[in-house]
Amino acid sequence: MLDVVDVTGGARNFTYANDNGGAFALLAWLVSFSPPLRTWVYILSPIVLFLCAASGLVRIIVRQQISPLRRLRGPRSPSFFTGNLAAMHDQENNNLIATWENEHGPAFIYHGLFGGARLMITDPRAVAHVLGNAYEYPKPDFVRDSLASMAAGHDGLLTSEGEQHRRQRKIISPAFSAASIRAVMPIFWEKASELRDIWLRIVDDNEGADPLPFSKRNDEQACTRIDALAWLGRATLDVIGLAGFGYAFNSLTDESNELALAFAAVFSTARKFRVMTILQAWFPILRIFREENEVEARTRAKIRDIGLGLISERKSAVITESFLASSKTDPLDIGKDLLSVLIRSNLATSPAQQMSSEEILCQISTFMAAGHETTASALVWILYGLAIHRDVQTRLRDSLKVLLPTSPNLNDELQRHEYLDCVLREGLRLYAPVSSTMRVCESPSGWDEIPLSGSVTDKYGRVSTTVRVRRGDIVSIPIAAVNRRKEVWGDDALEFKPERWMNLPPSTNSIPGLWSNILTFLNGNVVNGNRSCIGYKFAITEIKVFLFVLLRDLDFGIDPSLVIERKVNVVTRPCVKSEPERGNQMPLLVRRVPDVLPLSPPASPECIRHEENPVSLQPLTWPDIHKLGDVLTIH
Ligand code: HEM
Repeated sequence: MLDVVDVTGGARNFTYANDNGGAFALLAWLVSFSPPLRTWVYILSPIVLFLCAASGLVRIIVRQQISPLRRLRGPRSPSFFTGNLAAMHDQENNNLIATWENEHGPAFIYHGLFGGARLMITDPRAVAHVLGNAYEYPKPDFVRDSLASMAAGHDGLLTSEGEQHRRQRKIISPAFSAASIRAVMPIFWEKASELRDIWLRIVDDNEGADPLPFSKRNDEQACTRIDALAWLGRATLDVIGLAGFGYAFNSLTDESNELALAFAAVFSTARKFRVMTILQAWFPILRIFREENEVEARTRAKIRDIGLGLISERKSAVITESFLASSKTDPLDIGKDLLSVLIRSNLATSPAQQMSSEEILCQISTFMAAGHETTASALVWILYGLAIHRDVQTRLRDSLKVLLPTSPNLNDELQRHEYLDCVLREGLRLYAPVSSTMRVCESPSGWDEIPLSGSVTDKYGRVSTTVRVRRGDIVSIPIAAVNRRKEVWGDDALEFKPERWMNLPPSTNSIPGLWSNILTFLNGNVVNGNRSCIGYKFAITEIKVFLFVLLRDLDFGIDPSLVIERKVNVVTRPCVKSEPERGNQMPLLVRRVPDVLPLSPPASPECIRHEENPVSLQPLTWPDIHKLGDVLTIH
């Protein structure tokens, strides 16, 4: 999905397998098992490397000279070798893209390896054009390789392209319909409540956490430092395991859960700027020298094992059920949950409906990874926004407290809750979990003219309303920077202000986002390729339930002396600047919500939104939770 390697020059590792990588995989295997061959490889590799580097260099320089992109303006390249990649390494924390956009306009170039120019677009129409023609602008192969190595495999929805992607998307979509999400709602409630209870216990016992004196928080009640990131990662993994595949990771209760730890490790390594990784992106042959990342390999193997088990178990269930239901017109028409949808496609006979076993295994790992890390990141950043804007947190909690947990319409009320919706949109706007993505022009005609909503002035002073790209040109889409454009959101675009969603200016309609006019879930076009997030409704519903459950009983703050930085490794995760040794973390200060007024029922939906008096509610109980699942509707 993402600028895993190249936008920032960060270092993701690669697997041996890649699009043209069967040979590399074989060579790597031989090298590891055959000492004589290894000697030859060591002797010949400098020569091969030299030839590759020379031909690659010539290729890049020639491309650069004939690329129409060279006319565009952009930041000065400080290094012929690595261009602007080193400067972009910390872009999430220094607003670099916005600075460049201010200087050069909404379509400009930056430089990569050996001066190669890449296009960066923040212009809404240009972004819509590239994303709306997804099959003419696929992900570059090094991005797909990188994603595949992290868990997704090469044949999953995230990494497939063209007709394979179109077929997979069509088959999988029913698993993300409103009805399907409604069916898994009880799992959201169950896991949110489990997490809340764990945090309440930690707060009460101060167990395993650093209790902070009230002086730190300047308030009367001591609170407990909890790494919200780690816990939310576990909770969302449990959710996708159960909701997608009926698989219980139980990672909230089992702290040593192997897969939870492996996922956390895969995504925890922040991108590092490594020249070798950049070279590997351009010269696939160099990937045979990559040291296999042990954690990634273990994660892949573990998910594969789980996937194989799930497939065989569900296949026999589906076959039995089909047999019993053989009177139906379509005997495989059973179950709309993700795993059933996948298994059905594996058993289908029509090529348009069919997915191979390898594809299904890749989908399982894709959804396990894509379905939990992103949501955990979104939740953790929203909680952070609420921790530093305590007025917003109080307002949200007060407005949520008037929702009755026993109400048969609680799910509807929650999804419709105006202020919760504003907080969610603002959180996802300001803290987009996936901060950028990358595409490459593969237009069949060999070039394309990308339209702009405004115009750009090139190096020679010529004004144009389009940007011409050639086949092979790389286009970067900085999702987070697009979401924070001052042209759209005003001077306070970088601030967390949920209220802005209450009176939206009409100009926001011009943002080409799939959801809520922001680019957080990307957008797409069913005809020419839809690469938008297939799980966005799932994520939104899950986040709302978690916020509701957590905020009713827990109060979140943060030590103001800590500087929280963003670290990107596919998703954007927080890290404490002064505690790099602790890796990614979000140390929130948590305490029980102090007792407030007794419960009183809301008079009407309007009252729910404008209730002034906060009321206290009892924690949700299991019977309530189960009832909720039956009455949910998605908006
Ligand atoms: C707040 C949470 C989430 C965010 C911000 C998010 C964001 C994104 C983005 C930006 C993409 C496009 C990546 C690219 O093409 O470069 C994407 C794709 C995808 N997402 Fe999400 N996602 C979230 C939650 C989920 C969930 C819960 C699931 C599944 C249960 C999911 C499954 C996927 C899949 C399978 C794709 C690939 C779609 C395709 O290419 O057709 N995502 N997501």
